[in-house]
Amino acid sequence: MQRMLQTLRSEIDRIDGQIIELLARRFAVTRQVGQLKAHHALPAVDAERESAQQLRYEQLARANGLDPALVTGLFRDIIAAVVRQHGEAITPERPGSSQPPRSRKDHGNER
Ligand SMILES: C=C(O[C@@H]1C=C(C(=O)O)C=C[C@H]1O)C(=O)O
Repeated sequence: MQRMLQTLRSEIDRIDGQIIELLARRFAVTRQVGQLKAHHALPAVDAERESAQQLRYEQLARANGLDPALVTGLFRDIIAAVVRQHGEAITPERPGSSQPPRSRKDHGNER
């Protein structure tokens, strides 16, 4: 039983690694969208696009036997982080500060 558990957990770790790699790839692409939007003075949020994505996530969740609420909740958090990053790209300097905004990486180091 211990061996089986170890095998299954190794598989979980491998899948988690893939999910994180894919997430990093998604953020790399959305960063480019953010730069494009900043360059053309477009708003960070596109509510119409997000509504279409929401429907797609629900359909894909059902097609894959997953709870649509779980999947849409995960993407809500991811998209909220993207939009925050876009906001930072559009407003590169914090008011009253000569320092550039800290990257999200720095925030992660706080305790
Ligand atoms: C990436 C974009 O910007 C925002 C982030 C989105 C996302 O992470 O999928 C979707 C819509 C926008 O609110 C975009 O407009 O495509």
